Amino acid sequence: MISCTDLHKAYGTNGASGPAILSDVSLSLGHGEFTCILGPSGCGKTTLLNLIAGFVRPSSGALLFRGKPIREPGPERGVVFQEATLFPWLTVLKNVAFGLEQQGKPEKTCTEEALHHLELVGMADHARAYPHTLSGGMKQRVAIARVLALAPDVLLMDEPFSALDANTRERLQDELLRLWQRFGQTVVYVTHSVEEAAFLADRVIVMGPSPRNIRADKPIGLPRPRTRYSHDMEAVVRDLRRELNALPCCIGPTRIDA
Ligand SMILES: Nc1ncnc2c1ncn2[C@@H]1O[C@H](COP(=O)(O)OP(=O)(O)OP(=O)(O)O)[C@@H](O)[C@H]1O
Repeated sequence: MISCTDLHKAYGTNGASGPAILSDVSLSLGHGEFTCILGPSGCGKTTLLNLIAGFVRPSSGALLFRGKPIREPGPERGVVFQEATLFPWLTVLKNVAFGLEQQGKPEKTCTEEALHHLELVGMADHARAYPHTLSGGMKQRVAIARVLALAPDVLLMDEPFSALDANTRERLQDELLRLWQRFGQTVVYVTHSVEEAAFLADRVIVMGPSPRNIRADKPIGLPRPRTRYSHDMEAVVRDLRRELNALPCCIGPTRIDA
C-alpha cells in the first residue's frame, strides 16, 4: 500500500540544505496492516507521517502510495492529529459533513453519512453540539468520524490519544481497534507509549536518532482481541522497552519554518 525507499528529509534555508531530519528510511506497509511508529521525542516520527500524508515532500528517495509517488495530501490518506482540529463555528454534524460537502455530494447524503459515522463513534447524540462544549475524548471521536466519513484507505494518526486521561485513552484504543477490524484500513499510528504500541499494533517500527532512521521492525504476534495485562503482553512491552532504552536521547536542530 505504501512504500518508502531510501527516504531522506532535510529542511533548508536560502537554498542551503539543513541537517538531516530523516536518513535512509526504507519501509513497506501492507494493506490493512496496523503499524505503530515508536521512538524518543524528536527522532522524526511526525516527519515520516507528514511525508506519507503528503504535507511535506522528501528531499530524496521514493515514497509511493499504491505504486504512485505521493506529492500532496489526498482523501485516500486521512490524518488524525494529537489535538482534534474541529471547526469551532460548525456543529459536530457539520464538522463531519464538511469534507463530504467538499466532494460535491448532495446535502442530504452528507447529513446522512455524517450521522452514520457519528453513530459509529458513539457521538450521534451530540450531532447538534458545538466543539467547545465537548471533552477532549469526545472531540477526538468526532475527528475520527470526520476522517472515516471520507472512507480513506490509510489512517495516519499522530499521537491521537496522548492528551487524554488513561481511562478515556484505553476506551478510544478499543474503539479504534473495533473500527479498524470492521473497515480494514491500513493504519500508521505514531506513539511514545510502548504499552499502546504493544496493545494496538500488528507491527512496531522503532525509530532512533543520530541518524534519525528505523532501528527495529518488530511483528507483534499476540492474538486479538488482546488483553492489556497478560504475561505475553508484558514480554512484548519488555522487548520494545529494551529497544528504546538502547537509543540515545534526541537533541535536534532548532525548529525553523520549511
Ligand atoms: N519545519 C521544520 N524545520 C526544521 N526542523 C524541523 C521541522 N519540522 C521538524 N523539524 C525537526 O525534525 C526533528 C524531528 O521532528 P519530529 O516532529 O518529526 O520528531 P518526533 O519524533 O515526531 O518528535 P515528538 O515525539 O516530540 O513529536 C526535530 O529535531 C525537529 O526539530
